[in-house]
Amino acid sequence: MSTSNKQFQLRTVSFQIEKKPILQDVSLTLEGQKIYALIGASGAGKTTLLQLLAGLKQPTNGTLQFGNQTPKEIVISLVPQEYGLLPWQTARQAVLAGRKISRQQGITPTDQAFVSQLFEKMQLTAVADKYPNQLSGGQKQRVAITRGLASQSELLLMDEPFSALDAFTRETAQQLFLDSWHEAPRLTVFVTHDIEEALLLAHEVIVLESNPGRVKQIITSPFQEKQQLADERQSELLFQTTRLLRKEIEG
Ligand SMILES: Nc1ncnc2c1ncn2[C@@H]1O[C@H](COP(=O)(O)OP(=O)(O)OP(=O)(O)O)[C@@H](O)[C@H]1O
Repeated sequence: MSTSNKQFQLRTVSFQIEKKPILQDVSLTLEGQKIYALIGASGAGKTTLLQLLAGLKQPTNGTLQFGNQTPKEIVISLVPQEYGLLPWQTARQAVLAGRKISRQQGITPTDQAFVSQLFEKMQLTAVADKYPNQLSGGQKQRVAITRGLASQSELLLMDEPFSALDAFTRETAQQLFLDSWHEAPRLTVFVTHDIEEALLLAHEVIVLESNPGRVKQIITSPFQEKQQLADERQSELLFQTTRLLRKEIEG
């Protein structure tokens, strides 16, 4: 896949619903090979901003450009909050469809093997041929994450991707996400309510304030290498930075 250095430029982006400002004057430069976390109070506009990046919503004012293209012109992988699984696709079909959408050619045996490996790592092999109504919430979320990881788009967007997972599964899925990301770095933006998750997974944490949603601050995570999370989870540095960021969000 292409490892793009294109920037995503947002210039004074505002979004209103029935004249109510939801986002106001959001200007951001997102680097092509970084992971960004969007964090902020409930209702601050995180999902709305993700949908603008995905081209699912149009700004009331301002512009969004990825390289010289608009969001609607690029292939994007979106892991939505409600998982976005189609009732007539099995887990495996959904993930293979996600992989195929970003490719010129069809699915090859190598793709099949790659996807089977991902299912194994995500502990989904036993449910690979099941339909969404046969899966638990956590399993659906893991299928949605797996589809995002298997896709080869230039841009990966995820809305609270790990929120429905129990602690152990979440840690496995987070590490798998980082491992996949390192194999093929691409611009990734995810929404989270979890400050530790934001610091551990993202290079930059974008803090949104509410009413209307604006960028309050962008904080560079002290964890830039992001290889093995297990040690960093226990670190004093994580404890301290989490405290600081919490004050920033609440203050
Ligand atoms: N269809 C809609 N009609 C009216 N208001 C809406 C609509 N969709 C979103 N909003 C409002 O826009 C604001 C931002 O919503 P959004 O879902 O983007 O916030 P969020 O930060 O993702 O919240 P959460 O953390 O609770 O998921 C909220 O005040 C919400 O009530």
